[in-house]
Amino acid sequence: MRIDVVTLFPDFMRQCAAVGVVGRAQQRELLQVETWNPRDYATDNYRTVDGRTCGGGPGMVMLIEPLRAALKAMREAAPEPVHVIYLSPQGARLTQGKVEALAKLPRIALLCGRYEGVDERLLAHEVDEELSIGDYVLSGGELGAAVVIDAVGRLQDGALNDAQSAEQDSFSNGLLDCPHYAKPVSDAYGEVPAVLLSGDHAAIRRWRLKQALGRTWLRRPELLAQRALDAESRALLEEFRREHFA
Ligand SMILES: O=C(NCc1ccc(CNCc2ncc[nH]2)cc1)c1csc2nc[nH]c(=O)c12
Repeated sequence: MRIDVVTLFPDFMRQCAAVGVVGRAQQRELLQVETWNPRDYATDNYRTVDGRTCGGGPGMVMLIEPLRAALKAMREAAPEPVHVIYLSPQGARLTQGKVEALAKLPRIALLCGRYEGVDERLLAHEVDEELSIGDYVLSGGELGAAVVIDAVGRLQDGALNDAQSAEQDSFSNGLLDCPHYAKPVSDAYGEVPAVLLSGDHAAIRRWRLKQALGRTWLRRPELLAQRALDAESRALLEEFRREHFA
């Protein structure tokens, strides 16, 4: 998969994509991340990329011309048609379902706004969809783009090893994760739950599922409502609830 990022901060975006699972995916050529800086396409001597907002008011707006030129160069850099996403507070909330859909595409571009945003006419002609990463105020689209690159990059075939894939599956079945422990078995902060040391893998699976169900019920009950529970899960959650109120 190829991801093109249009951003005033290319070094930041390259760094985000260079570490961990996503960095390794790039090394393995499972993923290619390229950056395009609108400032390189500004034609005036001051390399201007922003302009005063029409109608007055605070803040600046990203100009059409440098973005149009950068997007043109981006599109022409590879043959595949590209799905263009504008990261924006006005966008649809990013979900794992959307991530899984994006991860299947051959090529996407991530347009990152700064200042008060981008001239609406550029968006109308160049952007396929707008995405937000949450209802809080950031200083630009780059952190949103980094989130998309990470979530989509790790889903590329071969990016995760088997253990990581299993961990990935835990959330994608719509539950929060269970608690995790490593050595020492006994510590001033407490003990590792005995079941995890028992070698009884059926009991360990049940314990982890019960903990995941219980934590989801306690912390994010709305996630449970979206998910039909099988008989075993209903029983384990009931057990967790009884113990919780005991
Ligand atoms: O570019 C992003 N933010 C920059 C930004 C933030 C605030 C304003 C000011 N808007 C004035 C206003 N809003 C409502 C009423 N009046 C403009 C631009 C961004 C991309 S994805 C994302 N996801 C979550 N949060 C984010 O901020 C982002």
